[in-house]
Amino acid sequence: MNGSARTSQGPGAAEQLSLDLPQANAPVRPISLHDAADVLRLLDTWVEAGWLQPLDTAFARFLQQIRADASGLLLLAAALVSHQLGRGHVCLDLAATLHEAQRVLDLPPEVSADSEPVDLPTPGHVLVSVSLAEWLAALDSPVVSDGSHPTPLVRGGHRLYLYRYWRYEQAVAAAIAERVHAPLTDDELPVERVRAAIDALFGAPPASGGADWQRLACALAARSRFAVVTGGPGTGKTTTVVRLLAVLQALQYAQRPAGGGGRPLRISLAAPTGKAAARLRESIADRVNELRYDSLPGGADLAHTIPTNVVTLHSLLGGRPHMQARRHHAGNPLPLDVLVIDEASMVPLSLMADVIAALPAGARLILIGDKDQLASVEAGAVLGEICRRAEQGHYRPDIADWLARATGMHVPPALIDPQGSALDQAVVMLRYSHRFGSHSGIGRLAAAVNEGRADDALRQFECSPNDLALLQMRGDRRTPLARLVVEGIDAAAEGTTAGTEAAHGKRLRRGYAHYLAKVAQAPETDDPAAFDEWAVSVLEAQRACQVLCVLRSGPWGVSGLNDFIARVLHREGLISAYTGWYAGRPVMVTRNNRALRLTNGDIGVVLPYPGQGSAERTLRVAFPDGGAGVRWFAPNRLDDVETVYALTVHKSQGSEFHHAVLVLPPARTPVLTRELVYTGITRASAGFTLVAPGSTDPFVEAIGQRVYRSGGLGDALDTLR
Ligand SMILES: Nc1ncnc2c1ncn2[C@@H]1O[C@H](COP(=O)(O)OP(=O)(O)OP(=O)(O)O)[C@@H](O)[C@H]1O
Repeated sequence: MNGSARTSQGPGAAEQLSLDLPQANAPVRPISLHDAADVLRLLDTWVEAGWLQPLDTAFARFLQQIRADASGLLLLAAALVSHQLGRGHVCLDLAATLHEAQRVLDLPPEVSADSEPVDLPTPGHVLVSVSLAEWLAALDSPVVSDGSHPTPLVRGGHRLYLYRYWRYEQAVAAAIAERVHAPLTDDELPVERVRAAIDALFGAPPASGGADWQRLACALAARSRFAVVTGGPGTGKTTTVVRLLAVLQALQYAQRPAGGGGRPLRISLAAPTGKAAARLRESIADRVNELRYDSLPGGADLAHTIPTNVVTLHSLLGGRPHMQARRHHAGNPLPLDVLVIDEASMVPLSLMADVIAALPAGARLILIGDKDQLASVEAGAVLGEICRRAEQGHYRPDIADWLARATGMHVPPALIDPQGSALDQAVVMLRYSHRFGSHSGIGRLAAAVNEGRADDALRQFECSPNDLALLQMRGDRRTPLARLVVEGIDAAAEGTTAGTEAAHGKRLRRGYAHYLAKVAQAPETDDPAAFDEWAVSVLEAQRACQVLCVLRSGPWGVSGLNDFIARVLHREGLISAYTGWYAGRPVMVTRNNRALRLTNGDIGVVLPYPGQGSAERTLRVAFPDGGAGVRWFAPNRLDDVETVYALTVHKSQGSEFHHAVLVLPPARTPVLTRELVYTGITRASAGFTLVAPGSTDPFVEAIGQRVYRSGGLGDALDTLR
């Protein structure tokens, strides 16, 4: 039985649609999509096949219980809304589903080559003769509203939402709209003061040359209560935001009442994950110290008004997510004038809605992030949707004039658009990577991938052997991969002297033998300080190389690769065991642990530690303490950790490694997209190696495959004029 749809003539195709739905030990009988019982039966077969979660059908059943007259098409839509939500989609796009069900729903889910295909009617089959008008008509029910009153489902045009998610989207769009429609006035933000502050921080504008986007970003963001600074790795997002905060504090200082008084702006810096917060914390202090404060109002005092601490959004808001138990919410707003959120691409819609609810009406919100990176695993690609038009600028002529006065720089004419929306005037894209420069292979590879130029991307591996490598393997032979993970790429340079190593600079692309060699050099004394110092050096060396992969399971997923790498390292005599707890095992925390102050994503290494009162050493896990030191934990105190020789690209977001090794699966899979490859490449700071088992076809196909995310935030924001 292949579940193909048959339609008969006459109006109302779905009404007449019949399907051969297989039932165990029962004669096949046709089903109607208008029949609730038939659809529930179909949904059950999808759950049995593992295509849907029980929760998805439970939601459809719940609707049928409260509305016995609910159409089968409504129940189908409800189950699919729930299914989509579980996959990071804020809503079900009905029109897109009818147009390309497989791509939108990933049903049946793409299976690995060795699993049995399941022979069931797919959503694509069952919806083949349903029109959008017919599906929308079936949603004409008291359980679906336009959101003006609470109902289980809300329809906005051709999108269907759970009420809660529709509210989140509306709230985020409304808060952005309010802010971008009320930019600071000339009185609040005298342009000559902005110019003076910008000149003091950036120096005089260059007489010629292209636009300095950091300078423009600083001014544009200063005039808006909502601002976004997006850009690829090393484009100076952090540098720009620190200067922006200095401008804001200088302007605040200049406005203080004569004779003193007034207070500096209350600023908080936050990031969506502990890892991202720690990374920003590491870089921000340097940027704050580098600033030239002398000619700013307030002078050196300003340095103390720019925070260097960075917290996670969850700890900023306090309490637990989704529990209605946040400490800060609309009734108890955050005591802030400015909130900066770094790595904003990782903030899901629900968290952004919580942040916005807790932000005082007059407070500024500044988002920093790379719009082209993978969006959050949870529903909502907030930054991506806000930045849909960032590339083309769309700055209005009056804003371009203001920017010329505020910065001494001109916006390139191609980016000026008299029809630009209010939101366009609040978004800036930084376009030049100071980390990679125009000669860096990593930078050029990332750009080629981002722009969908697969051939050019492949060519980069030949053009830039200093920082890029492509490891193609034939058949099942994994020997080259084994060598790579042990030795890295510049194996020959391993034996060089420190001087030569420095000459190689950051180009040295290590494997795991590098940090395991340090693991083997435990202090001979039992002095805890010596152990701390040693652990710090091990942890730093451990960050020199990281294998990234696409999938969680299977031989080319996290589990298979972790097992493979551990066995290789064991065979090489670099670790004493390949399962359980052993010295050198790198582990990642998979759940926040408040008691131990460990955050999901923290990476530590198992090391021997002096035993108490005995000469024996015991195993402990060393984690960075967020500063220059380490914290040690007994393994039995760590419940939620996993080995991290290999890490999914998703989990690596917000982290950076000296040498990133991206291992692709041998065949295409829907999660392997352009955004994922780009995110993997941009985790590398000095060297990037692509491992392609079999052929580079999956890499090429991935570059042509954009992530599909349904949500209405971008459309809602586009209507802001
Ligand atoms: N205008 C500039 N001129 C020269 N160097 C710069 C400039 N802006 C930034 N840099 C340098 O480039 C590097 C990256 O800057 P920064 O950390 O601000 O970028 P980012 O976009 O925040 O990076 P990330 O991708 O890590 O988030 C830093 O070493 C910084 O000092």
